[in-house]
Amino acid sequence: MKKILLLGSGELGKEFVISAKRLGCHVVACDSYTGAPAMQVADESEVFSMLDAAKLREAVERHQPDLIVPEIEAIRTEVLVEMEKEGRNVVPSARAVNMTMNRDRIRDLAVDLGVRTARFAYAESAEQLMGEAKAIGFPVVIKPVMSSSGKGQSVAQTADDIQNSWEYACAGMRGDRQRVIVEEFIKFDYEITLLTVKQKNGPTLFCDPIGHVQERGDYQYSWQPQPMIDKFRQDAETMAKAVTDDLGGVGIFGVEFFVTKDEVIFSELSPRPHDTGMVTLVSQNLSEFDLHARAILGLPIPNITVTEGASAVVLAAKDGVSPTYTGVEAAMAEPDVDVRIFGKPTTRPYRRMAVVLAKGENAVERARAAAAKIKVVTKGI
Ligand SMILES: Nc1ncnc2c1ncn2[C@@H]1O[C@H](COP(=O)(O)OP(=O)(O)OP(=O)(O)O)[C@@H](O)[C@H]1O
Ligand SMILES: NCC(=O)N[C@@H]1O[C@H](COP(=O)([O-])[O-])[C@@H](O)[C@H]1O
Ligand SMILES: [Mg+2]
Repeated sequence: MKKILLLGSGELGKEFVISAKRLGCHVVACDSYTGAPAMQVADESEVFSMLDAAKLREAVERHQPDLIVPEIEAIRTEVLVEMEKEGRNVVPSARAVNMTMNRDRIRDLAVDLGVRTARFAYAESAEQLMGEAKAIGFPVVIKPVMSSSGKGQSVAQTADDIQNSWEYACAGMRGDRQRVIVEEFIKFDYEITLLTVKQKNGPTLFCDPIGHVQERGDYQYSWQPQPMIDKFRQDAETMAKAVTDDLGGVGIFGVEFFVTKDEVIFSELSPRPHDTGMVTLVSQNLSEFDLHARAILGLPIPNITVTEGASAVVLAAKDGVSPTYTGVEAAMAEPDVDVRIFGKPTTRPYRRMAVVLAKGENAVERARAAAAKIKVVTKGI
């Protein structure tokens, strides 16, 4: 039986724990707050800040896990790099986790590998941001180099927006580096996540592309498969293979691309299951969580099959505690619709609290319609 230390215990971790437990693993779920989703299904849990190097090291040394599995980006990844050198097994690799935590590192790597990206620059002050944005040309997208799920992200339409964008990015960034990436705004036809599985004993596998729609930099609904012309799909796979091979290790990666009418543009990637990939809970024979578990345990993945499916998020509206949910019965009364409530103990505006899954024809419309019936109710704080 393998012991897994899961660093981050949100909704993605919860599904991963279920997959790992089905394969007989013992899981210790960690996060910075009690009652996190993955803790509810794990064998043990630990509450501490994973940005605290000493606490992170102490937890690893006390539990002696066979595998360290990061589930979020906000981890003191230097500790994981050191621990890998000391012989510990970090999933997919300490380098992958360390590089993807910082947008600038992964972007520089993509450029080194000759992967097509949006035009971009970095800035460390509002003045510098203004200069770079003007050089790229408005509108531009601005994101802290350390953030996820759209935190601190904004679009500056004109020079008048730059000061606000800078302040918003500084307020939304984590870590101590006041640095942003400013990117050309890509007018894509659609965007995809290409789930890419690196195996210990076998070739890199690609799931069918997942299409998704984002608001405020955060995903709202996703579907699989997203049809793509062969050339574009091939281009995406080639880029995903180049980047994931360089990062190394085994496990699933969520590689994000923008697709315009002319080309496929690499955006970023997660070295772990991806939020838009929750659709695979209904659309694939093996979900992204099952695939991650199999890959990191060195188990075979003989085939991945897909049927039409979609996911749609349920968000909280305001700050609150002990949420309850209305409309779940109505949502579940729809055929081939399922609801996953994450069990987060508190709410905040736009916090993702549940996801609705639908399979079959018109899955997107049906998932969204069912999700719209569910409301998060709290007393407020
Ligand atoms: N250069 C761009 N042009 C157009 N849209 C963009 C650009 N960069 C980001 N976006 C939009 O914002 C979304 C979120 O951006 P990105 O994935 O870089 O942020 P994130 O905070 O890392 O999100 P997550 O952690 O959820 O993956 C993208 O999926 C896309 O819809
Ligand atoms: N785009 C990354 C992503 O979706 N991560 C997922 O959200 C959780 C944090 O949610 P919270 O902010 O509501 O605690 C993370 O733990 C992970 O499961
Ligand atoms: Mg993203």
